[in-house]
Amino acid sequence: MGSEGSAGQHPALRARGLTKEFRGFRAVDGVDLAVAAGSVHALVGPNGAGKTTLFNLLTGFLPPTAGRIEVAGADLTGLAPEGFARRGVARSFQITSLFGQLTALEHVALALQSGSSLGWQFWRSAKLMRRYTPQAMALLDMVGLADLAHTTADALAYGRKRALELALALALEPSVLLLDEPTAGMGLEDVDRTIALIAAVRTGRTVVMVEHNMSVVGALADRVTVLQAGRVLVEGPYDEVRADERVITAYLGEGAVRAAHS
Ligand SMILES: Nc1ncnc2c1ncn2[C@@H]1O[C@H](COP(=O)(O)OP(=O)(O)OP(=O)(O)O)[C@@H](O)[C@H]1O
Repeated sequence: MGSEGSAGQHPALRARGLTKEFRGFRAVDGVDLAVAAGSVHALVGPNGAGKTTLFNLLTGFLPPTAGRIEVAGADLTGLAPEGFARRGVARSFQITSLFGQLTALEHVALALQSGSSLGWQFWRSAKLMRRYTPQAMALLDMVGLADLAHTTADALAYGRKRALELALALALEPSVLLLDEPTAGMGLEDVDRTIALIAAVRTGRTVVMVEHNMSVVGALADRVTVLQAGRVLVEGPYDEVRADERVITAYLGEGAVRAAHS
């Protein structure tokens, strides 16, 4: 991280003309995005708009066909996910990346010792656990999993697994945290809990989230970028975006206009 002064001059995360083609099809088409440091920025849009592809570009999981990605002013274009993680950009991982037989505590300890959720050293030792247990417990406490520290990932309910994913991302101490549909598939209670959790962990960091649930976006996002057919349709504060005719029309196709009006 740069000093407060130098980082403050730049958006925490910036895309310039970001483009991804799959065999000539532009899933992301010249996207410009500036995420202010300390903000929560939501990426929304109808199915197939390019949200997941953009998310993968912004975390180094896909190389762009064209364009640039900057983190606090540094050009990271072309780096692998590890390079993004080293510059303080982390994403929450999906449940598929959890190891069923490891406890929640072991997961977080491993993430802490690896410095990255990628390329985990696949071993457990008493020494490792002793060294990282206090920090891991603090993270589990933060995401509401302290009581389930010794429960294996397999035995955690869906919402608790998603909380564990978030703890793994937080173990990397990211300055920019990217969340891929953090409330997808959750019941109301877990959605409320996740909103509170994100509101807590945003302190001192920048959050970018892909989210379909407009009430979650409304509760958390300072700014919203609406994508359609790989391009930015509208960008602005939530209240402006939700009332924008172009956005309502973009959602009409999939019958989600009620979400825009509710
Ligand atoms: N690996 C790929 N190869 C070819 N086409 C792809 C690939 N990944 C995505 N696409 C296409 O790019 C477009 C954007 O997909 P993407 O998954 O980014 O959209 P999305 O906004 O995340 O959609 P959803 O809300 O349904 O998850 C879609 O038309 C999709 O079929």
